[in-house]
Amino acid sequence: MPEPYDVPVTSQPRRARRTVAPAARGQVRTPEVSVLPASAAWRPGRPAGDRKFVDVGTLDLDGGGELPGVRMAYETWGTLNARGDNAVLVLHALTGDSHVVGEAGPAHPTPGWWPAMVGPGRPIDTNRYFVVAPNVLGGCQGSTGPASPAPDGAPWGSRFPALTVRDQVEAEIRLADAIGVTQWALVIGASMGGHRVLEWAVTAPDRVRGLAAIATAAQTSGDQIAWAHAQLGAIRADPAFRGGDYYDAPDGEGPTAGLAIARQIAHTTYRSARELDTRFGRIPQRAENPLDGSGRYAVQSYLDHHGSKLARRFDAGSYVALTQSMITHDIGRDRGGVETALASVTARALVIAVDSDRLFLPAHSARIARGIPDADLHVMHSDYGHDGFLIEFDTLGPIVAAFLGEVAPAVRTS
Ligand SMILES: CC(=O)SCCNC(=O)CCNC(=O)[C@H](O)C(C)(C)COP(=O)(O)OP(=O)(O)OC[C@H]1O[C@@H](n2cnc3c(N)ncnc32)[C@H](O)[C@@H]1OP(=O)(O)O
Ligand SMILES: N[C@@H](CCO)C(=O)O
Repeated sequence: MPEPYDVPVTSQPRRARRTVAPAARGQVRTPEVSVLPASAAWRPGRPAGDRKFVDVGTLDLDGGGELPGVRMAYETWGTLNARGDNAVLVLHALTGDSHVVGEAGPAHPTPGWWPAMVGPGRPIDTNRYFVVAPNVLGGCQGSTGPASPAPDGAPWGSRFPALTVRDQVEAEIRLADAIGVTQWALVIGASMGGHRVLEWAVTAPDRVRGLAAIATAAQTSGDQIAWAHAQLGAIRADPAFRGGDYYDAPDGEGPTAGLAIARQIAHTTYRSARELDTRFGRIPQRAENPLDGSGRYAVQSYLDHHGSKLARRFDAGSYVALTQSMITHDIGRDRGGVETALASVTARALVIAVDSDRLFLPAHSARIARGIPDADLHVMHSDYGHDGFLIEFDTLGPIVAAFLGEVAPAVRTS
């Protein structure tokens, strides 16, 4: 249980806590519509930009059936050395993509999501390491997903098969084969990315020297499935979802309303109750009057903003496919249970929890760390909940850098 705390009646200033700060962070903004016009939604066919692509063939799926013509999009930084022992695999969370660092642009709806973690001189130092970041299978930023063309040339839509984390990792293994990485010095990821980190370490132990599993779990809990269920319901209840077959809708309309609501539900779980209470409290959004029913509180406006922002950049079909893969995640399925599967991991393991995470609980991380032989567990302090892994770079960076120095101490780039 979280510690009890006093709920203030006014909003309080937030402490500065990150090295890369958007200009308007933390400010209460003017009202905006909660749901964007459909035409603003993400559409397939964005320019490729600095992404690379590799075709990995047909996957025999974990849940039955197959997925033909699988394409994986990825980005790389740094150089693979002659010994091939300096490769780091970075695996993104639910709405991330291959764009770990770098500006937004025609090929990238958002700037990099881990800017202070990866780059020259950064904790994952691209002067020393060859960093690879794929877009997850089922995603919407270049890898095969529901918006991709099926063999008949039409979007997969509702025909897109159910994927599991194991399918996603199988596609990533084939990507590694294609680019010549036989063993990763480190496989690192948080949240849904952490699911794949663990799956890599169990499926392909000889290919993972070190792993860092951040704010994640070995199997998805009932509580997590419940939150995900409501998000799936919000998307499916949007008439514009059309059962998943909206890509060629004559009016060009997509389920942006449902996706925005799904994000609002999710985003609430990504932040701590303490933060929402101390940061927003009961403050009305600027010039709005919640009392007469016409206006919102600032926290409502904040959620509206995050909902509409995601609906502008992400595909609802991918959101459904990836959420489904998350709710079936269980590292122990058909392997004798979670503890047996974790005990089979041979990689050096770093497990990091966020103390205020109410979705991926520190107890979930503790279970991973107990199960993997000789794993290190860090419980990172943050006021911001699950999203702490996207914010607390000053804490996270040194932990990851030290661990990387341990598992890959003397890498050379030539
Ligand atoms: C691996 C991956 O997970 S990749 C995916 C990561 N990226 C995302 O999830 C994108 C969504 N963004 C976020 O979740 C967060 O912004 C984070 C985690 C990236 C960073 O968190 P923080 O720095 O604490 O940002 P915060 O949650 O305060 O959001 C700031 C935004 O809310 C807006 N905002 C703040 N208060 C209000 C309000 N009262 N009304 C409307 N908007 C508001 C800010 O203007 C700002 O807008 P902008 O992002 O469009 O510039
Ligand atoms: N903000 C993160 C949280 C999920 O881990 C995302 O959207 O991917």
